[in-house]
Amino acid sequence: MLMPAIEVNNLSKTYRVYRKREGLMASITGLFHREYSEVHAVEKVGFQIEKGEMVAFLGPNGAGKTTTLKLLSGLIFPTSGDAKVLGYTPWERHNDYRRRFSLVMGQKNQLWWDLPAQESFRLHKEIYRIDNKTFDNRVEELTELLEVKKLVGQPVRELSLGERMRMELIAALLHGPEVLLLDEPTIGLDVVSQRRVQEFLRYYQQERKITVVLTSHYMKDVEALCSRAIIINGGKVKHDGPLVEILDRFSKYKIIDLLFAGTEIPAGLERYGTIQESTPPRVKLQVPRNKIPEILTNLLSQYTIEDVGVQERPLEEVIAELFTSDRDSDEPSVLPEESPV
Ligand SMILES: Nc1ncnc2c1ncn2[C@@H]1O[C@H](COP(=O)(O)OP(=O)(O)OP(=O)(O)O)[C@@H](O)[C@H]1O
Repeated sequence: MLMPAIEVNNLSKTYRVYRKREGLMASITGLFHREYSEVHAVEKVGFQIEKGEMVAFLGPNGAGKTTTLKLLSGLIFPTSGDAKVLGYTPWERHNDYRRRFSLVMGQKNQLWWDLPAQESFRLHKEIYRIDNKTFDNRVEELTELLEVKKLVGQPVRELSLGERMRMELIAALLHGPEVLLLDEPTIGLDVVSQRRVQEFLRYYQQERKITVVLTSHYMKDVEALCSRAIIINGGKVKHDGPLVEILDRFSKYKIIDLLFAGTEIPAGLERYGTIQESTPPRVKLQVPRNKIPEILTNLLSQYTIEDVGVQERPLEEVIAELFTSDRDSDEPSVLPEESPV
């Protein structure tokens, strides 16, 4: 039987944080009687990721994404539960495991700031004991694909954020990891660099069939790269499935795109839904998805319509709405408003 690349069962991480009390007396008392509170960063999380899958790990700020990736990298120990990546328990920090995965954190640098990237690459070569030929081939291929060949000799601090991120990716891939954990790899990048990183990741993943877990607040990354998403909120998995299912399950609305005959938009369309965009004679109406047949029948019988289309709302909006939901509730807090038809 095939083993999943990543298998997580009932994984929890609780941080104990010191609660500082207000006022001088309280501070003095606090020196002797420290009060702690617990943060359940990850709570009984479970999922499986097959080899060669590229999965988005989504959630609002503080949901537990980075903590999960740190656990899977063996950087921290869990409070309870179990995880296996390529058959290894990450926090046992097996040397063989270290050579088979990589973690890239968009907010942290691995490269030496004052040295050219190629020096950091050489350091990785030694750490991971990559042979000369493999190393040269990989540097050549990756710098070519990411279009940074001319920049490898320049001190990293002189590079733009986008160039630096591309160098970070190269460093992370030099040892040919089978599992790649990406924490916000496009954070802060301009649109062009974001797209370049996305295109590279898509190409590289398809070529090598590596397993990728990606966290990103940028839905364009997710749509471009992943077909499955695990949504985590308040340390718990709230949804796990195809991206399209998220739209289905969590979006209570769809968009009707209408092109009216003539040059005008008829008055009173608000009674069917919310006008999202109006460029006469075209209008986009956001309507409750369960009322679409009814609304369409009404519109078509009342007006002369040249063209009509029904679209899903942008994933970005649906996820944002979902993230505003209460930490412990299973449903998004935004419920569809009743709109008279
Ligand atoms: N070292 C730590 N000590 C105490 N609490 C922590 C620590 N690391 C994380 N936390 C807390 O655990 C929770 C989950 O944090 P985590 O960084 O995993 O979230 P995240 O989903 O990655 O968020 P973001 O999208 O903002 O990066 C948060 O409430 C955070 O404050």
